[in-house]
Amino acid sequence: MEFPIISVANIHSDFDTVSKQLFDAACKWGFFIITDHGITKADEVSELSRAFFDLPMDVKTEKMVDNSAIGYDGGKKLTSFAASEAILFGTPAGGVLGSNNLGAWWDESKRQTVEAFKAECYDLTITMMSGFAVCMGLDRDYFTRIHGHQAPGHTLRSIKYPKFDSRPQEGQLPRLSSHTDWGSLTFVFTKQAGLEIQDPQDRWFHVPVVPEGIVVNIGDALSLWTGRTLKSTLHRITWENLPPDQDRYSMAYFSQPNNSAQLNSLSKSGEIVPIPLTYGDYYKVRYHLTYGAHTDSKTGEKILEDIDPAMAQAVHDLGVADAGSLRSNTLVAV
Ligand SMILES: O=C(O)CCC(=O)C(=O)O
Ligand SMILES: [Fe+2]
Repeated sequence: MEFPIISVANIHSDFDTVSKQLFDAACKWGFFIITDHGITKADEVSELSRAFFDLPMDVKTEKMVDNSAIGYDGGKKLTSFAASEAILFGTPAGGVLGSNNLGAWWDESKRQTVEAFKAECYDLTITMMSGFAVCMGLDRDYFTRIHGHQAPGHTLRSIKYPKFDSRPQEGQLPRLSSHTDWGSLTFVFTKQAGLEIQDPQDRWFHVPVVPEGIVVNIGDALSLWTGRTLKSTLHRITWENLPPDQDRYSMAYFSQPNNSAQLNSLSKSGEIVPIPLTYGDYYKVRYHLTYGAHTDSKTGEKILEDIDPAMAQAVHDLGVADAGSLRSNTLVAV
C-alpha cells in the first residue's frame, strides 16, 4: 500500500476531487504528504528558528513557555517526551505580535513573519477541513466553525532535535516518544528524515522526505468527531533513525479546536454521540501528561499541576490512540 503524496495545486479549482484524495488518505493512513500547497513562509521561519536556537542558552531561556503556549521549551527542561528544544508560537491569531513571553530578539518584523506563516497554515487547514466535512456529507462548516481564533489557538512549534555526545540511557530519554497529536490537523515542515508512523497494518513506517512538501496528520479531536473515520495515527522518532551525532530541524503547526468545543462523536449512521468533555478539558489532560511539569516563567519554579482524576478517567475512557494509556512523562533532567 503506497504512502499518499498528493498535489493540492487544484484544491480551490477542483475542490471535490482533491478533497476526496485527502479524505481517503486521512481514513486509511491518518498521515500523508501534500505538495504544491502555496505556503511561502516556511523557509523564512525555519531560518529564524535556527538562528534563535544558535543563541546563548541564557538568552533562549529568558522566556520559558507559559500556559499560552508561547516561549522557549528546552534548556534544562527535558522531559521523557522528547530530546528536543523548541520555540512555541501559540495563542489566537495576532497574539505573537504583542506577547510579552518572547524575548527582545523576536522583534516586530520577525513576529510578523511568524504570524504571516501561521495565517497561511490556518487558511489551508480550514480548506482541508471543509473538504473532509463535504466528503462525509456534512455541512461544509461542520468542523471549521469550531476552529476560530479563540483559545487555545493554533500553535506553531519550531523544533530542534540536537546532537548529543552519547546516546542517553536506554528508555530514559526518547528522541520523540510515540504519541498521537491532540487537536485536528498537524502540518510538519522538515527537510530531514527520522519520522516514523504506524502504517495501516500497524507496522512502523518511515515517512519519506519531500523537501517542499508538508507532512499532514490527523489529531485525536478530529478523529473523534468523525467517529474515528479519520485516523489519529501514532508516530515517533527513534535514536536509530535519528542518531545522537545528528541535529534535526522541523516545524509543526497544530490546528486546534476552540476550548469550548464539545468532543461529540458521530456514529456510523451519522448520529451525534455526546461526549461529556470539551476540547479544553482534553487539552489540559494531554498537556500535563505530555510535559509532566513546566517552569513558571516568573519564579523559575517547577510546577507539576494535578490532573482532575475524573477528567483523566474520562479521557482514558475515550481510548483514542495513546491517550488511552494515560502515560505521564516525567522530568528527567533538571
Ligand atoms: O518533528 C517531527 O517530524 C514530528 C513532530 C511531532 O510529531 C510533534 O511535535 O507532535
Ligand atoms: Fe506529533
